[in-house]
Amino acid sequence: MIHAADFAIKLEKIDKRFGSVHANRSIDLAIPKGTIHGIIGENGAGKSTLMSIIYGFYHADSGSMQVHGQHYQPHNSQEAIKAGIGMVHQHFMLVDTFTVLENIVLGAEDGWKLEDSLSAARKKLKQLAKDYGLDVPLDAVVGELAVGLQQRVEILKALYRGAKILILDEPTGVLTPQEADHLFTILGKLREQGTTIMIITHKLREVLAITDNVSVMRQGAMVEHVVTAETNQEQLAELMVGRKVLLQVERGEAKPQAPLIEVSKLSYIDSAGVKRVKDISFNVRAGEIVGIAGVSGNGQSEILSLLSGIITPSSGSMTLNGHTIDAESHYNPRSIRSIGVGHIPEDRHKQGLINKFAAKEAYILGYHHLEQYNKGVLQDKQAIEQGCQQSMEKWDVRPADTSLKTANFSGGNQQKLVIAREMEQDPDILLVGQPTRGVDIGAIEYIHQQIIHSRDAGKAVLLVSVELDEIVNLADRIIVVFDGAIVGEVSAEQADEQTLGLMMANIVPEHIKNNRAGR
Ligand SMILES: Nc1ncnc2c1ncn2[C@@H]1O[C@H](COP(=O)(O)OP(=O)(O)OP(=O)(O)O)[C@@H](O)[C@H]1O
Repeated sequence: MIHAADFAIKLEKIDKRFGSVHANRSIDLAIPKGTIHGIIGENGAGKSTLMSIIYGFYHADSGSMQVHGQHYQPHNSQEAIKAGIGMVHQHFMLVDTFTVLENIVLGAEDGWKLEDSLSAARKKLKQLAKDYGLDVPLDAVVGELAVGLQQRVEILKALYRGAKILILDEPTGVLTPQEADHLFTILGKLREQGTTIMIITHKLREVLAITDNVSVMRQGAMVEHVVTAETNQEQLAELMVGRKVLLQVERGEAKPQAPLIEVSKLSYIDSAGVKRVKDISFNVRAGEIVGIAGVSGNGQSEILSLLSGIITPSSGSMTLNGHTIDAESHYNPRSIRSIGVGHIPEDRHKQGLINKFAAKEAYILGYHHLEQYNKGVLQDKQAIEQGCQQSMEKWDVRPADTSLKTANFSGGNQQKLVIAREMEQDPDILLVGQPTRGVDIGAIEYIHQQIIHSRDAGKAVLLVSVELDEIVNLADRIIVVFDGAIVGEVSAEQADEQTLGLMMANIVPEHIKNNRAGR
């Protein structure tokens, strides 16, 4: 029998409601010390709520918790930290303008002797970095670090404060495959040394690769605990969604027609004078999906921002739906939308939504001026309400409550709201950035089907994703970018992860060299 103290965390009958939403229903969970435990479940299943209760952000309405065999009832996250619990959130809690060292010591310093504590901290952090392979330049300014490194800072910060239990919320959502591998190595080392790790993720492959046990949540309840070695992707998907899920979208052959996007020698120099996009030319025809693959930060985000009107090209031109735009043109996201371009932005928080808006306000963001939402000089509240309600139901945004603040939807449901808004306008061109980031497997299936339907309905779709699987699954042609330039292009048939991986490192295999982007 396992002794109570051998469990890092033990929850009994944890229950939590937010108004009419029953977010956690009598949850039991026991996590053995020194293991990696996956928590999976659909969007809105209640995973983040449960972790927030453990981390002292929320109080459970009822139920009890133990940490390492001791009764545990945190009133805030400081008490959770004192009990040895650390949390790395989906959206990092770092101060961009501070250095790594300052960020880590911030709030954790003892007394007033900051100088002393900085040098002591530096020593301790060097040791932690060595023990766990968590190399981070301590004097670098956080805002200048790649996302993967910022995440390491968060982990270091938790360990520095003595975390023995680490909660990671969607840790690979923003990482490249290489960064994710590095993270898993770090997690493996932490486990070896007795740290217990809880990881919330939608990526079943990762769950199978790194966890010891998995708990599955559905609609607020814990539906199953399984030993990772005894399960597989299909079983986990079915447990989560409550039905069989197609893990690979079915698609027929593309029937491309005339180009709707034509990009010619487009360049972009940012405000610091760095050339982020270098003389790129390509096209996307009606009825096809073109994917842009590349390691994050190689210009793909800027390409989407150029095409959607968020930034202006330094030189070159682009023709969208018959309208030519160059460095001299005056345009903005609204005018781009008005010529039949929909944009699902990569970062729903920075570009897609406004947290304090209700769902129905977020639903018309960027489209509020359209006739369908206005009656004379006033907004047509009824039309907005109805449109939003129908879309929420169609896109299975949960809860389908048009008055709920955007911030109070789970991450995946926020994403579904943005996609619903853009797709419902039926644009001829769809610019799609990271469409399934933080989205559960049932919703991924639906979103992928909708992207294919858009293609089959004659739309031109440009897709940017860090998920190579997603690009390979959906795109008819794939353009690979490196350092702001196009390295080459592969057809869907030629696209395997190895070829793409090489091209993403700027190595073009012989059999690809004759391809040319834009044909
Ligand atoms: N502060 C809040 N006020 C009202 N409702 C909330 C609040 N926080 C969460 N909810 C609701 O509780 C439910 C559970 O949300 P939670 O964020 O825990 O889900 P999740 O499983 O983490 O989802 P995701 O995978 O999409 O992040 C959802 O219906 C959500 O809308």
